This record gives sequence, structure tokens and C-alpha cells, in this order.
Amino acid sequence: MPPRCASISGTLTPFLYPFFLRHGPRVCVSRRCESTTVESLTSTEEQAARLNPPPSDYSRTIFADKATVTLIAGSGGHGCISFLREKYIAAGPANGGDGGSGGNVYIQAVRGETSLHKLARRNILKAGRGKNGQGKTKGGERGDDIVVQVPVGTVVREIDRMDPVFEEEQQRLAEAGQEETPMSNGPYKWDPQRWLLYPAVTKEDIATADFPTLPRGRKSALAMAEVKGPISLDLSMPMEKPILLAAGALGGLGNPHFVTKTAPRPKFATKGETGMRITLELELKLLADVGLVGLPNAGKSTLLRSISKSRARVGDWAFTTLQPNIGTVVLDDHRGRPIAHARHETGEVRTNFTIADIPGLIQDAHLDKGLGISFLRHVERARILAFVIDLSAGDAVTALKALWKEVGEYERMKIQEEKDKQDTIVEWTPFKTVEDAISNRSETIVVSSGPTYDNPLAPQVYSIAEKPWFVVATKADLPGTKENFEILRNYLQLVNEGVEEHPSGQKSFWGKKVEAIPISAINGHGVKRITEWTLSLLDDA
Ligand SMILES: Nc1nc2c(ncn2[C@@H]2O[C@H](COP(=O)(O)OP(=O)(O)OP(=O)(O)O)[C@@H](O)[C@H]2O)c(=O)[nH]1
Ligand SMILES: [Mg+2]
Repeated sequence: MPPRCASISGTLTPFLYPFFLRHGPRVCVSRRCESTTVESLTSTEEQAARLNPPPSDYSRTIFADKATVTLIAGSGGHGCISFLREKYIAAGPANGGDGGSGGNVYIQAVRGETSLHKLARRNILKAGRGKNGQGKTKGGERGDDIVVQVPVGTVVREIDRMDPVFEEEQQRLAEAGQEETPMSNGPYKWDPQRWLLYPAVTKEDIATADFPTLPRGRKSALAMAEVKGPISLDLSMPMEKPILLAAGALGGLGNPHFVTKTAPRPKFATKGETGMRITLELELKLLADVGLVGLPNAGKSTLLRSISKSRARVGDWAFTTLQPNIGTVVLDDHRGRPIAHARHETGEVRTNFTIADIPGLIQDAHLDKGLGISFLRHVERARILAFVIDLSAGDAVTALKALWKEVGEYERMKIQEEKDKQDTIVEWTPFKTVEDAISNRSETIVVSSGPTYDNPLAPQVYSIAEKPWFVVATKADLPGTKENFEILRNYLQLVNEGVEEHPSGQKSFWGKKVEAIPISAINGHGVKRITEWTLSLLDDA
């Protein structure tokens, strides 16, 4: 496919080169690490076509950053009514097994998942039901557990809960407070919801028989380990083990449980408990290493295409991108070996970094204009911000300030909202004793919102102004952009020197040197430097 802007390909505004020579790369990225950059494509034509594609040439990523799911723990299997029958023992003792307990529901944040669309589509997730008990005192099998795997960065909030055992207990307590109810003082009658009867039992038998006191609503011991409701989790780290949201309900009791002197062969057993149902709202806040922030049509998606293998949609109009795209820049030497220079904060060798391209921000995006708040929240989580400024679209400094204003306003609003909210995300504090753990189960939350006095090892959460950032001045191939770039660079120089106010307008901000990198994403020129600069910032961060 021929490039649509063939006239500009290959030409490069001369001011790009002196810049690169003046500032040598801080991190050495070997020439062979460009496996995901455009240079690895075979022909220049192919490369040009990839960076300047028609709007129809893009890969559609199914992405959802919100989902509401109903999780249902498995119900217990029914108890069994059975009697021993052997040769010469025609009417042996009761030997019905108990029902198996239902499956548990767990949740786990994993690195492999990147979107909530699968959960959004499924809507209801149900753990397996326990099997019924059988004769010869054989207990029923346990129901299958389910583990809900969510991407790292998912925030979970409970919106509804139906726990039949809890409700029954509440009802029982309410009834106990009242004067005599027919059920509270026997004789107990058959309740079809709770009792199973032997097939041969007739209506008359039921009418005359006295049933024992119903066993109180029972919970499995595992329920102690459940995250106490209302659930509020912030899963911003991959979890080695899933955590329990809802334990499966217990199985019914077999007829041997009801043997008494007067009724040695009870012809009834109980049904299994009903599983708990929890409705959760999941929200994914992307955890990319770099978040691209820019006005609509600035060239963010083209930049993502040029730096990674992403096939994000590109078009010459505002709001081409309607959903976030995540690109991965692989840092290897073509043999799967990582580049030794780049490391994670933990010290392990970094093999890639991720870039989030979000829809463009417009004025008052923080008030939910344009695609507004729904995507600004992704910026919040990126470790580094790259402000993408279109050099051909008016004053670059004004554009940069406008972007910072939106981001800053959003943060201010967010902080206020968090303050107003009653149900804040619970902070994790280590338990001191087992009793402490049991009495404060609501605090068994995996991730905190930052280090606290009790938990100094929790990951630091920076405000947006405190994040490392740099400016990508794109479309530098277009005529007349050089002056604009010079103005931008001078402005950043003054910001670096502290003469100009930080564009966020905040008092505490990231104080290291801010760089403006001129590129022509459409030609793939200068993009390598973005990789290098990002790596140096990630190493520092
Ligand atoms: N000349 C030139 N054009 C570019 C460059 N980068 C992007 N463009 C063009 O600018 C237009 C917008 O590019 P996109 O990558 O879709 O911009 P965007 O910021 O993702 O836009 P939204 O998703 O709408 O916010 C497209 O027509 C691109 O071909 C560049 O470096 N030079
Ligand atoms: Mg775009």
C-alpha cells in the first residue's frame, strides 16, 4: 500500500539532528533492540505505510475498563436419606452421607489479563454446586471453585450482596425478640425449603411426624477467610495467590444426624445451604509505564505505532481513538535476551515497557467533556507521562499548559471526591495476633494506597504532578515547526531552572530535568530517543 503522505517521507527538518548530537543518550540501547520499532520492518515503503495508514487499517482490540459481575458461590449438595441393607439385615440403621459443600469464589490479579471485556460479557459467574450425599455414609463431592482473574490495576467495589445464611440468622434473631412464634417452640413441621423426605413417606406421615429443630444456618470454616463485606479492593499488584471472596455453602446433613432414641430411623435429611451472591463493580485503571497525554489529533496513536507494533487507529480528525490502546515496546536483542541496561525497580532485568495511548483530552475534559474523565483516570496510574504536542497546531507552550491544567484539575477533583466518599478503600495493616486478624478481618486487603506508618513497605503512590514527565514534540517534519519547538524548549529550560512555574501549578512536583523530544512519528524519525529517554526515567523512578 503506498504511503498517503509520500511527499514528506524521508525529509527531516534539519533541527532534529543537532538536537540529538547535543544530548547524548543516557541509556545505551543497542542497535539490535529495535525489534518492535519500525526499523525492523523489511522495506521502507512498508514502514511508511504502517505509520501513515488509512483509517480503516487498524486492529480492533476488544477492551472494556468497566464490568459489573455477579458472583455466586456454589450451593451445598443435599444430605442423603438411606439405610443399611445387607443380607439378614432388612432394616439397618441410617447411613445417608452429607452433601458436599459448594465451590468457592476467589479473585486474583494477574499480569496476563489486560481488559475486563470477558467478565463484562459473562456477567454472572457461578461456582459449582456440591454433589448430594450418597448411601453407605458417602459424602458428596465438593463443587468446583472459580477464580476470577482480573488485570493488575483493577479496583473492585461491592454493590450488592445476598447471603442466605446471614439473612436467615437475622430473621431468627428478629423472631427470638418477639413473643412466641409457632416455629420457635415446636413441634416442628416439615418445611419443603429445608427438609428432604424419604420417597415412601406419605402425606399423613408428614402431618403426624415431628421434625427436630432445624439446624441453624451453618457456614464453612473457610468463611472466616473471606474478605469481609462490603468488599473494596484495589488490586494494583499481581497476586501470587487468589483471595477468597465467597466461600461455598455447606452441604445438607444426612439422616444419621437426626437419629434419636425415639426415632432411630429418621426418614429425612436436610437440603444444602444456598450459595452467597455478590455483585461487584470492577474498574480497570491501566497500569502502563508511560501514559500518552495529548490533545485530539496530536499524533499519539501514530507515535504508538512507530514505537511499538501496535496497530492503533490513526485518522486526520479528532477522537480517532475511542478506547485506550496499550503498546508494548520489547527490549530484546532479537534472541529473546533482554537488554541488561534496563531494570525494574526490583532489580530484575526489564524486557519491555508499556505505553498507553488514550483518547485526546479537550478543554474541560476533567468535567467529563469529550471523552473526559473515563480516560483521564488511566493517566493517574501511568508511571511516566509523555505529553504529546503537535508542533504544527499553534503555540506548543499553550498546548502543554492546557494539558497540564486538565490533568491537574482532574487530580484536584479526584482528591476532593475521595475525601467526600464514605467508603474509602481500606488500607492494609499487618495483623499482630490471630485474634487481631479475626476481629479485624475487614482489613485483609491486599494492596494499600501507599506507605503508612504501619505499613512502610507499601508501594509509593505519586500524585500526577510528582510523576516523571517529558514532552514529545511531534510532526516536526512539517514546515514552520522549528520556531515553535524552540519556544517550547526555551520554556522548558526556564521550568527546569525554576524561573517559570511548573505547568501543573502545584507546589510539590517532579523536580528533575524535563526534556522536549522532537520527532516525526509518521516517518519514524527520532522515536528511538523516546525509548531511551523512557528507560532512563524508568530506571530513576
Ligand atoms: N506530518 C505528520 N503527520 C502526523 C505525524 N504524526 C501523526 N500525524 C498525522 O496526524 C493525524 C492524527 O494522528 P493520530 O495518531 O490519529 O492522532 P491522535 O492523537 O491519536 O488523535 P486522537 O486519537 O483523535 O486523539 C493523522 O492524520 C496522522 O497521519 C507526524 O509526525 N507528522
Ligand atoms: Mg489516537
